[in-house]
Amino acid sequence: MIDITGVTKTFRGKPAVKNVSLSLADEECVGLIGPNGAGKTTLLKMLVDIIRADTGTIMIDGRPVAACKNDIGYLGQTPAFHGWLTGEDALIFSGNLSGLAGSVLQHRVTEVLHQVGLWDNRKRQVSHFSGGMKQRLGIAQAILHNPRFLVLDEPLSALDPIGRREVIHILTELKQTATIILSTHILNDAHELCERFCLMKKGQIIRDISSADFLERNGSNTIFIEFSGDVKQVLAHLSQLPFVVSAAPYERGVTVVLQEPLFKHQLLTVLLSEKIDLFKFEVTQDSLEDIFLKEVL
Ligand SMILES: Nc1ncnc2c1ncn2[C@@H]1O[C@H](COP(=O)(O)OP(=O)(O)OP(=O)(O)O)[C@@H](O)[C@H]1O
Repeated sequence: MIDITGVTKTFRGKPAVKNVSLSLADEECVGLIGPNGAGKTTLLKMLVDIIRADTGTIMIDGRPVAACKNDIGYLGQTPAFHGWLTGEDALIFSGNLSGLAGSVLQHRVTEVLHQVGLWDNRKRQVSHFSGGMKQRLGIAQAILHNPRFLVLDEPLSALDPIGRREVIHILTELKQTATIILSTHILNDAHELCERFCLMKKGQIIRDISSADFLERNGSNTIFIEFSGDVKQVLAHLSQLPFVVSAAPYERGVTVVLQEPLFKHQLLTVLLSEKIDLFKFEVTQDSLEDIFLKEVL
């Protein structure tokens, strides 16, 4: 378990991360979401002990993060490789730097090259790799020492749709066995992978919520229903319900505005218990990007 408590970091008098507290349970996959400059990279760098917090603590299973570096794999925002090395040699090089050697290292290199789908390209120079391949090599580097925690800074940015899909596939496999925190400013990316979102704005976490709850609470409170039967009678009934703000005919059905999006469950229960012959129950949902903009602006 990772525990971040009251962490603050200031650069030249300007706070980048302000009193952030956050806990990650084992095998959780958390998306740290926020616009440029929100403090995501700074928080992640403190989490992997590349930079030190001014105040606050970061503990892994009760031990300071500085003492647990072997438990963490990190993919920075712009992973850098020596372009003249082959993919395989780049991994051997970084494995050596992290203390792996000999047959253990060779075995792990073979394993991770297969895991990230670069085995067939292992003898190619990194300078000839595509952006997606480099990102996969970055992930291979991050998981080489078999860490329990993965800290990934914008792992999906700057990838074309194919590269993005490949990386999502790899991360989906990795999250079965590792705890992952990844940053992104693209909510759709986080939505594909993470069960939990932490929204960052101006150095603070302004929302910490499960992805299901986040979508639910930000869902629309307008429902469109179509049914066979007497529209007037149904309208009269709906208007009486305490959680319904309004109900009005619209095209071939009825538009119902609820007090809260969550009341859609009650609405459906009422419609079914009244044996109304429904053939459409449609929630008009904001896009994830709309929700994100509403939250962070
Ligand atoms: N080494 C540094 N020196 C000075 N200021 C810094 C440094 N690193 C980050 N900052 C500042 O801290 C703030 C947070 O930056 P950070 O990179 O953590 O944000 P971010 O959410 O990761 O943004 P992005 O998505 O653009 O990477 C910004 O105002 C940034 O300019």
